[in-house]
Amino acid sequence: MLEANEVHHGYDDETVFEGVSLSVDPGEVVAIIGPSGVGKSTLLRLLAVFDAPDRGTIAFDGTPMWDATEQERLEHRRRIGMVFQEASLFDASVRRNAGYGVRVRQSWTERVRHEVASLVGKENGTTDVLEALETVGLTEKVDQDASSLSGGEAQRVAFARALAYEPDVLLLDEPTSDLDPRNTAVIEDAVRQARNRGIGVTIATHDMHQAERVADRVAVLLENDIIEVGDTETVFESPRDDRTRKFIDGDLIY
Ligand SMILES: Nc1ncnc2c1ncn2[C@@H]1O[C@H](COP(=O)(O)OP(=O)(O)OP(=O)(O)O)[C@@H](O)[C@H]1O
Repeated sequence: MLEANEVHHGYDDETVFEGVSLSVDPGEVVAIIGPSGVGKSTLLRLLAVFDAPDRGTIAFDGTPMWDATEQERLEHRRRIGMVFQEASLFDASVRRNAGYGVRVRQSWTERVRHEVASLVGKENGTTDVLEALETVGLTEKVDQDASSLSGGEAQRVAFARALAYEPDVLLLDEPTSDLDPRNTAVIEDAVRQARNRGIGVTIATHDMHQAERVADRVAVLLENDIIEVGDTETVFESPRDDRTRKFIDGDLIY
C-alpha cells in the first residue's frame, strides 16, 4: 500500500541512507529498529509524504507521490496518520484535540454543521473521536483540558487524534519513548487494535523488545541502509545478517 523504493536521502552534505526500500500493507505492523540518529524519523517523514526523497520514490497504492499533483498528494497524505515523539497538543479539551484531524479533513459545510451541533449541545464529539479515545483508555478525560494531562496521557491523546480519522496507514515515531510500562502497554494494545482494523502500521523504535511484542515484520536500519527485513521471529531468532545479531545482542555500539 505504502512503499519506499530505492530511496536516498540526506541533509546538506550528510547522507542519511542510500537505496532504502520498505513497504507496509493493510493490517500489518512493521517496526523499524536501529540506533539513535540512524534515520528512523527521516524515513517516517518520507513515508508520510512530508519531505521528498533526494532520489527514489515513495508510492501510495502504486502512485509515485512526488510525480503526482499537489491535490493528489494532499488526498493521499490525508489517509496517513502520523504520531510524533512529542504529543504537541493545543490548549483545549481532550475532545477538541482528539478531533483535530477529523475536523481538518471535513468539508467546510460539515465543519459548520458539527460546530453548530456542538454549540447547541446536540453533539458530544463524533463517534470516531470517542471510539479512538476509548481505544487509548481516555473516555473519562474528554472534557479535561489537555494542558493538565500527564505526559503519558498526552501521548495517548496524540495517538487517538491520528486514529480518529481512520487512516489507512499509521506512522508512529517512538510513541512510547518517555512512557511508563502502563502507558506503553495501552499504546501497544492500541497498535494491535489498529492492525486488527486493517490499518497498516509502521513504528520506529529503538526498543527492540517493543518491536518483538507488536511487529509482524521488522526492518533493521544500520549503516545507511536497511540491512535486513523479515518476519519478527526470523529477524530476532535467526537473522541473516551478522550485524543484526550483534545489534540485537547489544554487541554493536554506535
Ligand atoms: N532537519 C534536519 N537537518 C539536518 N540534519 C538532520 C535533520 N533531521 C535529521 N537530521 C540528521 O539526520 C540523521 C538521522 O536523524 P533521524 O532523526 O532521522 O534519526 P533517528 O534514527 O530517528 O534518531 P532517534 O532514534 O534519536 O530519534 C541524524 O544525524 C540527524 O542529526
